[in-house]
Amino acid sequence: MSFQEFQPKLEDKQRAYAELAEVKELFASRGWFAGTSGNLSVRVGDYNPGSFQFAITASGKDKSKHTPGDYLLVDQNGKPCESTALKPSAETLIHCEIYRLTGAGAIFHIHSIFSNVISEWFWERRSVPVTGVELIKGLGIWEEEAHIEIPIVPNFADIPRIVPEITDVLNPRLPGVLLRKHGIYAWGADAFEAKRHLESFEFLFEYVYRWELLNKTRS
Ligand SMILES: CSC[C@@H](O)[C@@H](O)C(=O)COP(=O)(O)O
Ligand SMILES: [Zn+2]
Repeated sequence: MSFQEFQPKLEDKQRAYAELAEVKELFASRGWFAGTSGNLSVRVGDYNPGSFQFAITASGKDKSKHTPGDYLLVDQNGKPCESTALKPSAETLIHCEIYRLTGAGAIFHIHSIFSNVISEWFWERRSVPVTGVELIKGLGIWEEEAHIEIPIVPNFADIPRIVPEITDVLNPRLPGVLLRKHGIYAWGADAFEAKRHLESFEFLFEYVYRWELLNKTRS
């Protein structure tokens, strides 16, 4: 199919780029994009499991800076929808799979210390357990004393190998997955919700980290 058949409305693309720029600047100010790590995407236009498009950060950019080449539009297979010299994020296939499985509107990925440490601490369990912490509600789970298990998948240098690991563990009730000693992927119906989910996960990782540490001081 030609690029022409994939073109979304210009205003939809511009809105997506503006949303990405806003989130990118905020997350960068929190130190969540160390060493060019992390990637962000926002879906553009309607969702159909076999055909959708999203705006995603270009690979290897300094995400604390704004440049004219920060984003590009790709299709459901991660291929650019327009002629460009930009390369989509190296982890674009992970975004493709999460969109395909969830129909999400936005996906945010960061590398934080807490997500890295906690993913290794609970690696043998393959999930991070959290019970009754108020900010579980930030993930859209409102039951009393809710218990969640945040899945952890192995990290491989070969990104296509990570994709089926995510397919296997993705829980439609829980909008996130940890990559072992790598970082967190969180998603939502739109950029607002994906940001709320990512921030809630980060809070929970820090909570669990500190709680585990504090517990060790009990005699
Ligand atoms: C430079 S370390 C981070 C990368 O290996 C990767 O994990 C990452 O999150 C960013 O890759 P990118 O291709 O810029 O989207
Ligand atoms: Zn990454």
